[in-house]
Amino acid sequence: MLKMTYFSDIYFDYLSHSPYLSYLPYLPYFFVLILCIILPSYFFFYNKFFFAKKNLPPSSLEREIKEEDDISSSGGFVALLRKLHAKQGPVVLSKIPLANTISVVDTMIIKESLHNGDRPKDLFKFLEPIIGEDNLQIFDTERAQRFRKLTGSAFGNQILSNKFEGIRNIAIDLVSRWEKIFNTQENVIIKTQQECYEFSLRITAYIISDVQLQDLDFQEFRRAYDTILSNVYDRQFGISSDDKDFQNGFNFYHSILDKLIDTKNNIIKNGKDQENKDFLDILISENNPDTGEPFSYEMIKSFIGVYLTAGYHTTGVAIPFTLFSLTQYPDIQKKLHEEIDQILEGSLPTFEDLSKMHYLTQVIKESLRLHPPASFCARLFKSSNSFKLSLNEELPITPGTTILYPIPLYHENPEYFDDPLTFNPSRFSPENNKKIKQNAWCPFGFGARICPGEKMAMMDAKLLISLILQKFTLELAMKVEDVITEERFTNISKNDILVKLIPRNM
Ligand code: HEM
Repeated sequence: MLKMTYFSDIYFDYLSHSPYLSYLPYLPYFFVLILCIILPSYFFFYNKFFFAKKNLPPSSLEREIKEEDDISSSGGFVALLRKLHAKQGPVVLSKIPLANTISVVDTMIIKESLHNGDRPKDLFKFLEPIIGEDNLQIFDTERAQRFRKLTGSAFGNQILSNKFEGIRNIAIDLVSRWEKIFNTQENVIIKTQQECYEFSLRITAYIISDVQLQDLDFQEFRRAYDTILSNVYDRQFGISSDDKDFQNGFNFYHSILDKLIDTKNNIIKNGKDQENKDFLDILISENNPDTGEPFSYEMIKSFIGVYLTAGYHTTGVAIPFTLFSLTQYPDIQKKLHEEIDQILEGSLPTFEDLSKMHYLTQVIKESLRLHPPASFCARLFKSSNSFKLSLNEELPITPGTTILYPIPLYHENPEYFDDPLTFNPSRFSPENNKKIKQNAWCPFGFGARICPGEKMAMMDAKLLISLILQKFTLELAMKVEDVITEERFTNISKNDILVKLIPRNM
């Protein structure tokens, strides 16, 4: 006690002479500050960073695509990501194409994202001149689901088989045009990409609307559409091309959409059978599930634009790249000839015939693996999250993070596909297919936003390829090193894909 008194005497004596005495009344506030703010914040941040460090490969939080990592010098954004993933592993932080972006190559992240996340609006802003400001691509996932539920039947087996004859006529038209060239030329070399673009545009417009615009020149429509797609794509990177061409293409494109809708309106007014409604039937005759009111004219036009744009170049490049692969592997082409001949026995393919062509399905799937038309899927996460990665790692997500899923890098990953750069359709045979990791093959995306046109695209590709192979053997008519993939709206072949047709009955 004596000792205590002694110390406190000294202490108070010291304070009474100390210049710091005036701070004394604030001492309790200081303790409150430490207890209530500084300590909890410390534990929060400690856990956050400790958690991140523990679960991610070291230094991954500092990884960023640097300014000097020039996309074009790498050969495109996916090529740059390929380089960075090779150096840094499955997780790469990036500021492009959007701030706060993480590119991830891990099937676990796809599993985690199946029903999570929205499309990042800014990624599709460049398409606004074609599909409007409020379009399906950028609907949040809940709204997109409502719309897709309403229109899903328009791309199902029932409609596809009902319309099959019309679809097949478009394919026959194309192949007959090629056959006719033999009347005047011995060597027939086809620019397959250009031709398949037109095929895809015609088929997509037909399936969506069932309207045949008699006076429509599809070559002109394709040229106008390509001009505006190319123009809006380039504008994102500050490259501007001829405004007059753009304006003309733009006016032409919109005039075609107007004609499709007007013609369909008249068909409906004249009492068309409404049993198997196609996409445009549904848009015109059903109510918008968001409002309970009919869709506005602008909204109808926007939906048509989204489906046409999403279906056009994608199917349009998938077919020529498959033909290219067949020219490189004559034994696979021979096996496919055998399957097609055996199923068709010289007749035209029916809808049912196509579903029996299992080897053709494997060939197309393998070509989509090595040459996926779309570069990546993307999801925006609005709230904090933590996603499981492989090897018990965790990926912490802050609000506003965009995750990119670079499709080609999934398809080239040796953990998912043995000898990944070899074209080997039998990896999709029924017995091998089971061994492929779920979501590793993802050319059509995944989950709630998976491509609604997958069935249709596979049918289009099978139909046209079976008709071509029934008649011709294919050879590449350009140097293989000139087949260069270029990232545009889709991954196109920069110099087209020139294929020599050799009639099989010669
Ligand atoms: C080989 C052909 C095709 C490929 C490779 C392809 C690929 C894709 C991919 C990767 C996505 C994004 C999926 C995601 O974010 O998870 C997508 C979305 C979409 N595709 Fe396709 N597609 C093809 C053909 C078609 C066709 C023929 C149509 C329609 C006629 C179509 C309509 C759409 C639409 C409307 C979306 C957006 C769906 C939504 O936002 O919910 N696609 N496609």
